[in-house]
Amino acid sequence: MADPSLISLPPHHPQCLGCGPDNPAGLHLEVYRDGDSVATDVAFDARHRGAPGLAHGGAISAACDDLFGFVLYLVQEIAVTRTLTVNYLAPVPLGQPHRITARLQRRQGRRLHLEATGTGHDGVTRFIAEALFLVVDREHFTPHGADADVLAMFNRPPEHC
Ligand SMILES: CC(C)(COP(=O)(O)OP(=O)(O)OC[C@H]1O[C@@H](n2cnc3c(N)ncnc32)[C@H](O)[C@@H]1OP(=O)(O)O)[C@@H](O)C(=O)NCCC(=O)NCCS
Ligand SMILES: CCCCCCCCCC(=O)O
Repeated sequence: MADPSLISLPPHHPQCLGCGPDNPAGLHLEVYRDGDSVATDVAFDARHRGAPGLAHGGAISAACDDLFGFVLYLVQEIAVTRTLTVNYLAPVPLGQPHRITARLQRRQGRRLHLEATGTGHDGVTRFIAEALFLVVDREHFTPHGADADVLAMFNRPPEHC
């Protein structure tokens, strides 16, 4: 994503399946903020194969889910996926870059309604996703090993994300 006006966002943590640079099985998403949205360019590869030549629906779902986790930086809340719905509109060929863009659609108390769109560089929208994230306390994560640095990223001032 070459646009210099976009702001690079930090991965959730180095081993995250979606964005962790140190996860050998990860999608290695690099995510940017663009106003009220976040975006990533992803090209699924042979590790993400479902049908021959095509991306696995679960890999597409994982990419959307993780990207929703970057909207949390903008909302400045820690939240988790309660429901995730993906509409697979067209097959996603391996090796073809797709831009996924996500944003908060609306908030109702603890409920964050999120939406995402995945469009190929050929202009074809091949999937859209909707999710309900629920805001949780830090104690949701701390018994499982999340440290303060990871959790602090969700409460950084807006000028840093
Ligand atoms: C998400 C989670 C924390 C919610 O548990 P909880 O805090 O006990 O939440 P509740 O079931 O009481 O629901 C909280 C609120 O969301 C609402 N809600 C829950 N599921 C909903 C749904 N599918 N649609 C609309 N509203 C929903 C509830 O009605 C409730 O509303 P209220 O606060 O107005 O009463 C818990 O289910 C959980 O830990 N799930 C696992 C999450 C996860 O691992 N995700 C993948 C990794 S991020
Ligand atoms: C404390 C780290 C929280 C990271 C949450 C990022 C969203 C991941 C989505 C998921 O696990 O389904």
